[in-house]
Amino acid sequence: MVKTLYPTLPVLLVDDENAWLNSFGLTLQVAGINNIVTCNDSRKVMELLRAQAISVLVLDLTMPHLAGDELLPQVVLDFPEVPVIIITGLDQVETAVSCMKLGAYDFFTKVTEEERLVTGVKRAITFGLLRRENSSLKEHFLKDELHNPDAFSHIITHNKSMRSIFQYIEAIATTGEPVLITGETGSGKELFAQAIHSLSGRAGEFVAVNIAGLDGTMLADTLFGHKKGAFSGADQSRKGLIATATDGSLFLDEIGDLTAQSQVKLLRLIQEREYYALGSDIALSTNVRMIFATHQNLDSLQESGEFRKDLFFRLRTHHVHIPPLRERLDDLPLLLDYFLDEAASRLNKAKPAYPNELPILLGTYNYPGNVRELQSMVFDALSKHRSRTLSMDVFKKYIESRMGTANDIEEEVTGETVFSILGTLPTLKASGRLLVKEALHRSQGNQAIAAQMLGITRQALNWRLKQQSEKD
Ligand SMILES: Nc1ncnc2c1ncn2[C@@H]1O[C@H](COP(=O)(O)OP(=O)(O)OP(=O)(O)O)[C@@H](O)[C@H]1O
Repeated sequence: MVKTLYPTLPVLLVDDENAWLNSFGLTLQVAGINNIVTCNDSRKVMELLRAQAISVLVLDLTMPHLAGDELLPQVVLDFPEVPVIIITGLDQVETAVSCMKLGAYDFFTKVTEEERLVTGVKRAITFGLLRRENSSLKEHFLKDELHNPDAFSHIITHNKSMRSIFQYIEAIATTGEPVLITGETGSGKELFAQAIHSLSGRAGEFVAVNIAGLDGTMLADTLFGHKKGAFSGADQSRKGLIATATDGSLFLDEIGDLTAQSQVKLLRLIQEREYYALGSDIALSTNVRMIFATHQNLDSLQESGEFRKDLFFRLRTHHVHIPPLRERLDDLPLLLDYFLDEAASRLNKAKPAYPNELPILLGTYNYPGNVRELQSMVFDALSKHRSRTLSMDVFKKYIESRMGTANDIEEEVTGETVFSILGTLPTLKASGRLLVKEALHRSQGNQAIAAQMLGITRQALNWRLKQQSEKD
């Protein structure tokens, strides 16, 4: 299997001392940075940069023929997206400062502790990624096109915000950085995670884990695996899902449910790319791409202290929020058609025609279960369907029953009603007019559906509308 390289674009180390190139290259490899190119002749750097895209350039100041501070202005001019780290001698700090003014990203002295130097390189990799993403996003938005539309073929949509998310995902998919996907239940988070994996070009598997209900030990065992004898019943060593997802992507769903202890372990995994199997004190390293999802509001969880701030900010670097179905009702006709096809083939039935009003009726519902709920509504309707045209009755009954439940729950749980926010109550007449207006708005002017929402006959609605227009 092809070994996944990190970062996707190599780090270029330039120094005339081969010993330093080798030893620092090794240190970076141990820290999980295994995509490295070295060069011991500074005169060849521009040629190298032209031949190959680079994530970070680490440049020694003191070199024969062409010193680092002479080379820097050329690099900054021709390759502004590449962050440059300058390595100096102790007595060259002033030159290093002037390099910063010329556009270097950072500088370190050669005697700096290696750990700090590695952290500096990691920071520069992230910075370079963001810079590239930024320009790639700009290009995408200006052109409004996708390079790999096939990766999104399972996500049925023509909604504008969803297309923007596709573009964002295309820009970040190959970076290997963690991605956080938020959105209500059933909105399609797992489908997006799969799209990220398929765009990343990773050779390994896509492994999905729902961590809701797993306590700290079960989660650690699932992800990290265990050593033989780690706990009673552990007769054999077992590798965890992180190992299964090597060179691929690990999708962790419901991360809002993580215990405090598991949050610490996860942060370490993201930052250090390291973990320990249960019962073992040998650190294992991983190159897995992590994708996280939650339907919960992580913002409020971190404000209330239930979710670690550092983990929250680390995860938010690449954040995708999937809008709920009720905010993209323009997708309903497309989704209805798609799920009818899907249900027809699963039920081995012919795909029926449906009344033109059906998408309008469906648009009057608020879909707390999002696309998954629509999918099962359509499946249910088709399994009960007998004639040539799909009947609207099953959908009407479903929506009526759910809307009723939603109102009851609202009162039971909060003790509040929709009128609670009003200081003064409107008159019955005024509220009647408003209700009719809202129902017609929601039903896109379809009186039969509006009447049904209001619980009156179509004739009664017609009569009210006539009365109103005579008074206006
Ligand atoms: N845009 C879409 N096009 C086609 N199918 C979709 C779309 N969005 C969701 N689905 C379908 O709806 C169902 C739920 O999707 P998915 O599991 O990705 O949602 P989720 O947000 O991960 O849900 P949960 O939070 O409950 O885990 C799946 O069967 C999926 O195929």
